[in-house]
Amino acid sequence: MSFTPPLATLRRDGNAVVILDQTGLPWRVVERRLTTLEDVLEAIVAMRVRGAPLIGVAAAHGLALALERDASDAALEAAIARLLATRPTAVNLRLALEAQRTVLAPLPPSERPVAAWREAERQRRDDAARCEAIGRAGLPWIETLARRLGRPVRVLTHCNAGWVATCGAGTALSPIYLAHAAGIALEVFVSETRPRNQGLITHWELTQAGVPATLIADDAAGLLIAQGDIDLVLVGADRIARNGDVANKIGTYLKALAAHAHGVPFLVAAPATTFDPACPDGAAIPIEERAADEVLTVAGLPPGANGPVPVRLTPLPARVRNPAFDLTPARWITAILTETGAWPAPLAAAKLFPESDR
Ligand SMILES: CSC[C@H]1O[C@H](OP(=O)(O)O)[C@H](O)[C@@H]1O
Repeated sequence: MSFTPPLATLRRDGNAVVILDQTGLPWRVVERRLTTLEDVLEAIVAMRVRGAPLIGVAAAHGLALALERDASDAALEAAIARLLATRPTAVNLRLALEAQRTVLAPLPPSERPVAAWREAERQRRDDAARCEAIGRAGLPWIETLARRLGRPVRVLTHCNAGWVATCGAGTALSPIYLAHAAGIALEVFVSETRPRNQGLITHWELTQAGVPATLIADDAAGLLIAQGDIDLVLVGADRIARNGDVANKIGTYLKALAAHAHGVPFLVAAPATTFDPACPDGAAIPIEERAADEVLTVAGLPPGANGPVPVRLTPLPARVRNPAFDLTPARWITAILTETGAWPAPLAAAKLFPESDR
């Protein structure tokens, strides 16, 4: 039993990288060809590629593009620094670039471009394998609930942690796809995830795969949890600290709080590349602040338009805060699903990094 994503989120085409441009979703399925480091930087900052694992793999490919032009030591470090600065919270980006540096730095510049492409491809395949294993780690949780409840399992998810956000089946959605393939009846509640509305991508993914999905406004999640309409909350992560605290899309914290208050299991799904043993706890995780425009506008498809356009929500000048992530304490997390299994949050980092200093 497995799930094959219907499209590639990122692929190499000669000396270019072709991405599924997520800014068109869920209205338009459009690919974009990236041929320079600048193209990749723009794609990550503008969230044409997004999702913690995919950002890392995109950065690894961006480095290969950069080295095609200049593979000197200085250019290697400059490109890594520029890619690292694109998005601060998802640690996958740093790990992907550090893995590239480990491979590339000992090589003479002439050998670096080929090696960089090879390492980028290794990371792409590796992410797909990790997603599949996360699905297998999460499936028993859904199977058990289905058996116990004897009716469709109602899962709440937030943001987009599906195939669109990775190079494989996704993280949080991977167990859902496997459960659906196994014939387990599910209903997935998807919060829209303002300001960027990544929930719309999740709703699109699930609907395309034939998984029953119900879109809700972000603030509806508390009521559904409180009145017993949710059996399981399942979300992704952008960085997980050594103690199991989780940084994920803004809005995750409130869902975890409600789940904790009402005894609903709260699972986080993430590969080892999302763990940061250098962060002792959530307070050490940098939280990305994004542009005010994301709050002041909403993207939609007016009749006759070629693609989504931003519509301004208020004519008034407005002070805005736009933190893109929040921190969920380990004590509210029932388990973290990783490629090595399901672990209590405080133990997860220890299981993945037994050698690290803690
Ligand atoms: C599969 S990880 C998905 C993760 O990435 C999202 O962040 P963003 O849309 O800002 O890249 C979000 O926090 C998801 O859980």
